[in-house]
Amino acid sequence: MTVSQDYRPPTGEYRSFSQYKAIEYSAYFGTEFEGVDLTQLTDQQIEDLKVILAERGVVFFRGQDNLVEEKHIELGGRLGEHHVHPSWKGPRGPIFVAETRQSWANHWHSDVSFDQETPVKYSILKMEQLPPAGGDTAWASAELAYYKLSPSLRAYLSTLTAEHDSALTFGANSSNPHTGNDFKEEFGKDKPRFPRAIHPVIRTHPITGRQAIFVNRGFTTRIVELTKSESETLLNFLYNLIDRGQEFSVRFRWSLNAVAIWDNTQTQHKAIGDFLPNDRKGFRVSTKSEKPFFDGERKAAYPALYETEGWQRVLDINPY
Ligand SMILES: O=C(O)CCC(=O)C(=O)O
Ligand SMILES: [Fe+2]
Repeated sequence: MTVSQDYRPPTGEYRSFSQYKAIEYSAYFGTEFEGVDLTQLTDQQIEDLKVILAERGVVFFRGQDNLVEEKHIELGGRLGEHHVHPSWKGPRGPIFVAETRQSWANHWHSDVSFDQETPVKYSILKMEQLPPAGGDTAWASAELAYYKLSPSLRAYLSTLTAEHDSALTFGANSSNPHTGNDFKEEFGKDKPRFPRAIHPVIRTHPITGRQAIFVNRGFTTRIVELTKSESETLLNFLYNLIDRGQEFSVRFRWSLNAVAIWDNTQTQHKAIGDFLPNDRKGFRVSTKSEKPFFDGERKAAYPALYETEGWQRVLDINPY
């Protein structure tokens, strides 16, 4: 897989989204657009959205009352080929119910990273039931996290691969919130075991050519080339890097029918489980990505925001 050669970063200028008011959630990551109706995007806006997602990681749109189930599915289909969650065999096609009374989304993760060929690329999550308080979702840039590391460690990490196993999150005690069935049974029905995959530890973004950490606490079990103890130590080091990265993470306070769209190539996210015992319910449509790959040769045509002097100064005051 080669990366796209015609990439031009929006660097704050949001192409066909420039007509909308943009609220930056942090300097380097996460943007909310006001006044967009996601059912009315032009083909140009769909293409630009992919580039904006490559650059900003996650984008938010409030008040998407028009994005009813069928439009939600249609929007997914415009961004890519639908990815159907392997545990999901229900009647709602590619809609995945992301209801988080359970603990399955409470660890940082990249969606369905345990899929060997086509993990999730874009996820479109719409929140349709809110708790009276709490229930935010957090996103972090696994790309900015990567660029906090020393060049030596980056180079070493790029030689490694890791195993991702759905059993880690969907194992013994997790039940599918929609069907109430045990995930283990659902995965087990026609599969010999929970799905798992081996992917490069550092993943290249096909649009920007930039690198990101592609191991996550939710699904990654081990680094293949290392001993158990080395693997645990290095994985924990990387998980803690993501955990402590307030300078490259954002937190979204949901409102009814708000929508978040994110690019799972270079971001991770987690539900913040502070709203129990109340309910919260969201629906997610996702698309398939390319098979994760590492390409160390590609240099981005234009510097990203984090390659600027500003990001260097952010690094100086946020060492890891
Ligand atoms: O419920 C949330 O806040 C996040 C759920 C989630 O991880 C997902 O929809 O992919
Ligand atoms: Fe998720």
